[in-house]
Amino acid sequence: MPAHYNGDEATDEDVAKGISEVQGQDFAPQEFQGCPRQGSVLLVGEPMALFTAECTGSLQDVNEFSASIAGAELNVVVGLTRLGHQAQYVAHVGQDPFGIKIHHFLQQHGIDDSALTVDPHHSTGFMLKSKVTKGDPATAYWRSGSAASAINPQDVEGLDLSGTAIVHITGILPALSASAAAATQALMAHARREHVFLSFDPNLRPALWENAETMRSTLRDLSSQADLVLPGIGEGEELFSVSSVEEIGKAFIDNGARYVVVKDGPRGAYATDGKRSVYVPAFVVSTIVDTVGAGDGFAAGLLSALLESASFAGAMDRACAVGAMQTQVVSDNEGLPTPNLAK
Ligand SMILES: O=C(O)C(=O)C[C@H](O)[C@H](O)COP(=O)(O)O
Repeated sequence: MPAHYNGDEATDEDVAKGISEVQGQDFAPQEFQGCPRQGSVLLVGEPMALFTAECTGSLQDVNEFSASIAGAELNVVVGLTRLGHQAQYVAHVGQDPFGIKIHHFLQQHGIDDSALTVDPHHSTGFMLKSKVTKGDPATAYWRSGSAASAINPQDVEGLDLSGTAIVHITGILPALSASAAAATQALMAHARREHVFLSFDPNLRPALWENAETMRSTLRDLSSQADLVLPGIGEGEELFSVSSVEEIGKAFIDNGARYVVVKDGPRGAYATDGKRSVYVPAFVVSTIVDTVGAGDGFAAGLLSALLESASFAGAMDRACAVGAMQTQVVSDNEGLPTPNLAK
């Protein structure tokens, strides 16, 4: 049975429903046509230490874990950097070994660390991830009151966006704390004032929200302010109670977004601007090692290709490829490719 980039095993029915070729009317966002690589991508978020189980079983039963670095926005920064793009990363870490490890990670990956704030009063967050042979691993977070949860509007209001082509925000930042939620709104307002393209990945993390309705209403509001929204099919269902890619695309467009790219599980990805739409099939891989990080890889692949003036079909093709490659490793970001591999 084939496995797909997002880790689900595809049933024969999925394969029959899926397509093998690009379908629909391809289109491109006019912002990036004719002037490739005209700026960097700015991300703000929480970097964490990640402890991945060495063997299968419940997190409470596993005794051995291996340490690495994670964080949705950081994964996208790593992906963009590997693909030859410039990414600005704004984050807070604690004055502790995890914070030092994250700092070293940025340096080793050639990522600008000038906007990394070391907070002596709060600790760096961390997470555990289980090992599975099938499906999505379990995760558990220790990030309440973390250094990154102290991110606030002052961290973003004064940012110089003159060299920024895209601000990419995820739905995780506003879930961290009230000040981080205010920072998310402030960053969106700043990007809009400066006419910077705003990309938003809803990245639902129910465990971090007070309740499901606050999560849904906040993420619908943030999605309405973005130029481009990148929901997974399950996220679209959760936010708008509709289930097909077409209905999800329409719901986000009606809500205010200009472009929507829906990640359609084991089948592929779909883009629409409300008038045109195009569907690209996913890549099939023989074995999935770990699904976590595939969505962030998808975002890095998509944004890098759009910055190089790709159409949505071309950008989603690269995005699916990068997501597929990231499923081939245990780490959340070590599978992210360099340009030669991504072609
Ligand atoms: O920052 C968080 O909240 C995390 O959970 C860190 C995870 O490494 C990524 O966010 C993976 O997310 P996907 O690429 O959607 O699988």
